[in-house]
Amino acid sequence: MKIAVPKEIKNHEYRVALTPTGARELVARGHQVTVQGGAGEGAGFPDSDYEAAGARLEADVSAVWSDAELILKVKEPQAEEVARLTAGQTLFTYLHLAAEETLTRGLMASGATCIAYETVTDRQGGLPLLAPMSTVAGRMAVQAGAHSLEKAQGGAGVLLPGVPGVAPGKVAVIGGGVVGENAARMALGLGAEVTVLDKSIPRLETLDDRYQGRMKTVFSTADAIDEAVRESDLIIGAVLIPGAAAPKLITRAMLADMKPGSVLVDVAIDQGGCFETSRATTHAEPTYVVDGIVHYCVANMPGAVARTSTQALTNATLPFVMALADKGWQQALADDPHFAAGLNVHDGRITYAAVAEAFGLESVDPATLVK
Ligand SMILES: NC(=O)C1=CN([C@@H]2O[C@H](COP(=O)(O)OP(=O)(O)OC[C@H]3O[C@@H](n4cnc5c(N)ncnc54)[C@H](O)[C@@H]3O)[C@@H](O)[C@H]2O)C=CC1
Ligand SMILES: CC(=O)C(=O)O
Ligand SMILES: [Mg+2]
Repeated sequence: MKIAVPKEIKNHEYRVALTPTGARELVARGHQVTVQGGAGEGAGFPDSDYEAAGARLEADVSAVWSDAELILKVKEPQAEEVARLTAGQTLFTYLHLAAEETLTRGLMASGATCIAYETVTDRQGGLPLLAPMSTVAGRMAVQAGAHSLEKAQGGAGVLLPGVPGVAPGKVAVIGGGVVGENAARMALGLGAEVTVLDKSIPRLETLDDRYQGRMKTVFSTADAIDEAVRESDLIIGAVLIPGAAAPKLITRAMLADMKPGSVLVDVAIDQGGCFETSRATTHAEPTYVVDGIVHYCVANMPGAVARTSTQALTNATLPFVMALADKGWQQALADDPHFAAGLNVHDGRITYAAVAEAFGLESVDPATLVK
């Protein structure tokens, strides 16, 4: 199969969808791998490493896209990339469609087959291609929040660990999944006072058991969120309803109840954000202030630690990439219903119910397409 790896073009996105190690595996199985020149540089993988792995280097971005059967990316396609996508091609990447109607309609119009990393499932009920980046983003969320609490960033001037004689800062994490657990774990490590809110009792039980009471676990209700809003120095938004737009859990009116200079880090921004006042920002300008509250809403947080993130992401995606390359999308998805859950758009139709619901469109059951 002809596989292409374009250079990512989202603001400050330095990850790449395939490492030289992955290229070598695919070439050994008889596939043709074309990598756009410089695609791996930001993650520390020079062109020469891809060449040594047997990949072809291509400087011309149009040629990279036009000749491919399977396109591997990291971030959702940007407008100029959507314009390059054609019917018959398969795109495998993060999509986060429920947050972006223009992108959804663009992918439908392309006629291509679009498989999203973030909705592929596993036997344990997890999201194996989202989890590695959620681990990274959860850990980064506390670094970003701690920095944003500094006065020069518009924050209240609170040091999360406190110092002897001064109490630590309070961190609330809404959503105790992969992002939430990793954020809570980092905040605990810094010495902050940590509360995790989740709607899933089994998840709260797991956290309680793992951390032996060192973090508070609270069932997520409107009252519990009100309390977190009043008490916290830093709130991290980490909820997810897979494939769907994030619920708005903190409204603009509620910001008035927060301490001035408190910080909201909305990791769920890639699914539209879980705070009413969130809007996607970039690593170039990651924060803004609304009603005295600092907001950090970067939609590609792991892009900033591209070396670690690329290795973690591609470790998880490579087996799926090999299945797509060896069998074609239809057989690969037919053989694995968890992989089929990744199909979001095919031949002009939406194949993921939560995405269709977000825009009042019809969806098609992927099972009817892959048999
Ligand atoms: N901004 C970025 O760069 C990145 C963003 N993300 C995003 O972070 C979000 C979280 O991802 P994961 O932790 O992997 O998901 P997950 O599925 O592991 O965890 C989500 C948790 O939210 C809980 N939840 C759902 N509704 C809730 C509510 N109303 N109140 C409290 N908890 C609620 C669920 O029970 C679940 O435990 C996703 O939107 C994901 O796409 C992930 C990686 C990078
Ligand atoms: C999951 C996601 O949005 C990211 O890794 O950028
Ligand atoms: Mg996005």
